[in-house]
Amino acid sequence: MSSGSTLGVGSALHSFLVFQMEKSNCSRARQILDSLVSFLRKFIFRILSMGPLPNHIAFIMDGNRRYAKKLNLIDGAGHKVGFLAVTSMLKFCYELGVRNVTIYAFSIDNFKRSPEEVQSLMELMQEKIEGLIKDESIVNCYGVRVYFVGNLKLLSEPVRLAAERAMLATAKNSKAVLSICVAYTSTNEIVNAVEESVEEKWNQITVLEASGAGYGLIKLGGIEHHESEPLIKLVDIEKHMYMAVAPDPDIIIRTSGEARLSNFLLWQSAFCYLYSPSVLWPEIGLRHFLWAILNFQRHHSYLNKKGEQLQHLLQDGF
Ligand SMILES: CC(C)=CCC/C(C)=C/CC/C(C)=C/COP(=O)(O)OP(=O)(O)O
Repeated sequence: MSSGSTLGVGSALHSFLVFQMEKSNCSRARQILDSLVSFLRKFIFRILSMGPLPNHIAFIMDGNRRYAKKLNLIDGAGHKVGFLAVTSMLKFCYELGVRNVTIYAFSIDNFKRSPEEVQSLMELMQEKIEGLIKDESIVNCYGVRVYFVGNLKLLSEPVRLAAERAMLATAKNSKAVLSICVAYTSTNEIVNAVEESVEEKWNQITVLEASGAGYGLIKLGGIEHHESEPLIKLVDIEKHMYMAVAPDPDIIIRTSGEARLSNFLLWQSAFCYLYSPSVLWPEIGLRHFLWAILNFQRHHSYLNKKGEQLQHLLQDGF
């Protein structure tokens, strides 16, 4: 049976059962519907896993406020529904076997929004982060280690402390990794990594022979080093990236039809497949997720070849 006809049979059964549920308000029908949907999803994932699977998917959750406006909801409601979409996407990723997921939850630029909106987003963030620590949370169910990624000093103390508690509480989970980018922009990440790399090198330097213009001959970590050799290599900067906790993403999904990265994972996305469905973030569903995976599989050999070329450059010491 093709996955198209599976979906067709699935949606007919879905409509039938929803009709039955509305008629008899029967919770048994809901249970059957949920099990059926879950069975079909797992069946489709089985088929997909015969092809190459992404190791890392990143999400830009665009369109939460527009969703609230579209449905005449109160301010902030779009972000709350948006969190439900986060949970579904995480579930799909982990069921399919994607080991790394990253979400862009709050950029440094988002601090420029009205104080009321920033406050309400921070409260939502704190509530959801505290939820992650609970035993029955999605991250504990799937054995996911959580990292908060970004300039965490910019967060209010209660949110920062909640983030630190969640990182500690999930530190022993080892099946997958969830990176939550907060107070994050790529440019800030790169500047910070360069600064830390320079500081690290600086602390290891002993000058042996000063030359007129440059630094001449130095000892770096006990090894002689001449100024003609680069002092800071790509690998040094990579080591200090906030996102060093995960491999580079294979797919970035940005909702609301925008095909821009908006200062998200710029360093890490050189050979990444970008998928931008036109739906708003709270509307994202299984079909968009499946389409992203299928397109990734279609482009896989080209992206893989390019990624391998970059790895060779890194190994050659650039
Ligand atoms: C702990 C955790 C993972 C929490 C996540 C909560 C969540 C859904 C945050 C979304 C934040 C955000 C600024 C989304 C962009 O939509 P937008 O507000 O820019 O909407 P617009 O594009 O319609 O203006």
